[in-house]
Amino acid sequence: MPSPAQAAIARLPQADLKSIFTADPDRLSRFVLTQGPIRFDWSKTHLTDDLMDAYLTLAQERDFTGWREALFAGKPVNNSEGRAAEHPAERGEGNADSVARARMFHARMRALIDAVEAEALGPIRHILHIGIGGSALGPDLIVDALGGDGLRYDVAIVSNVDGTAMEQAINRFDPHTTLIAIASKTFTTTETMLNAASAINWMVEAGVDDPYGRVVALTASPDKAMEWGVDETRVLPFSESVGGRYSLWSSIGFPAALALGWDAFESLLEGAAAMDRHFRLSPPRENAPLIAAFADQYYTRIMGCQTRALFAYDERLKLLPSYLQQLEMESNGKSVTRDGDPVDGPTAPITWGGVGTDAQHAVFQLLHQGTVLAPVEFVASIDPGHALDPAHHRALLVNCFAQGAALLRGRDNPGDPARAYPGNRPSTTILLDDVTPEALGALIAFYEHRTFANAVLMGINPFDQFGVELGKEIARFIEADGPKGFDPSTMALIDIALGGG
Ligand SMILES: O=P(O)(O)OC[C@H]1O[C@H](O)[C@H](O)[C@@H](O)[C@@H]1O
Repeated sequence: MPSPAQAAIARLPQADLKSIFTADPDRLSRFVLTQGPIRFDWSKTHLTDDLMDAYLTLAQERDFTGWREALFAGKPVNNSEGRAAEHPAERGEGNADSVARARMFHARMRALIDAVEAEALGPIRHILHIGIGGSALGPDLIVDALGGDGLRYDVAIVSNVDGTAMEQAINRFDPHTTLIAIASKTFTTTETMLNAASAINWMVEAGVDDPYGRVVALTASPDKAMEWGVDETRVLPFSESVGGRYSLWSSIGFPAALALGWDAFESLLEGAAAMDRHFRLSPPRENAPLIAAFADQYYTRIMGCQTRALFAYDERLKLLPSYLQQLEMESNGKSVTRDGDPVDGPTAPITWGGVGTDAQHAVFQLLHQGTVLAPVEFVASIDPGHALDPAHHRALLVNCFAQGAALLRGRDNPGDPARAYPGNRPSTTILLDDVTPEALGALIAFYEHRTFANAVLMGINPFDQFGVELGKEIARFIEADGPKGFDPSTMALIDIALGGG
């Protein structure tokens, strides 16, 4: 049974974007919001005042403000695992005890960074960061987006268990000047432990004295890291209540803090904290993550969109789509509510995307003329971040804005349907002043809170991820006991490629 607000949303007429603008020429005043260094423009979506009112009622029905307060208060919002979700505390926002604890861990991290800079671990030029999922995607995004050519250390982030990934990294590093950072919340992840062992072997084979003396552990399981052989002084803990895909703010961000410098890392945290305060304190009608979630809900649940596309019109943000894939799909790709009941509609769409303008020449055909509707999100920066001819940046931004206009406007072409564009295709534009640590911190925190707001509106828990367990369990079973009792296809694959076991 749809709730009263859900029924009201479903009943509202679906207007065409062009007529929405005609009926409401002043929509920019209500559907554009500037928060610090970021301007969010939802005016080219189908959100109207009526829809906003209905979604605001839905937010009330779902106790959005109660859940939001529970998140910041450090209540166990991750009910299936009985845990809080305290990534805001890493930025200094939320429960006072958790904030104090995060500060203490950050102080420890900073002291180790000072020691590395002072060459207390010997000369270090390269950082080999080993981790996967949330222990890799965040650091990778930050280092790549903010590093430019000014990185103080050469960083490689190795995640895949495929030995080629590790080989490519170590082939360009000198084992005598490399620091290994093992990033794993649990310190049990198969890929990470195997890669870590291979990295140590690489050092041993190169005759490095005391390879373990060059290892740093970034983890919420310090005991396991010590058992593995990392000295306590080089274990950088973080709190169990920080989820893997929300952990870049914790010691998992170590390679970024080391390579970019502590000031930049702190600015990243400050940018995120400003977004935390915006999310926590702004009324729902002016709340950027919540408004974004309204549009997400509308496209997924009312218009039936199964995907959402994100294009970074900025080379510095090229890893943003893969980062968001984990954040959004691992958080909200669920089929049951937080009470274990079947959900009352579709949950997270598939997040996909790429970089503009490249993507225009590859996938935009489908966005303009295909039979599936995918809401598009453009992320761009006013400042170019490079010193080349300004014509480059101008062309980049002109293309970005032209695509949004074309998706909205479309073009009739009577008598030549192949050259007609239906239009009425929605887009959101997120415009940063520049890709600075503050702006990136705010942007990522915006996406975290938007993901949370979506979960609240759907009544699901965004902080667990049991869906990833079954495949891992089967892999462990095959490794331990050999292939037994699987379907014929799986048995044949194992037989052909692995010689039966
Ligand atoms: O940090 P770790 O404990 O090694 O976990 C790494 C990753 O693996 C898991 O499979 C989860 O799906 C991710 O959310 C997590 O970030």
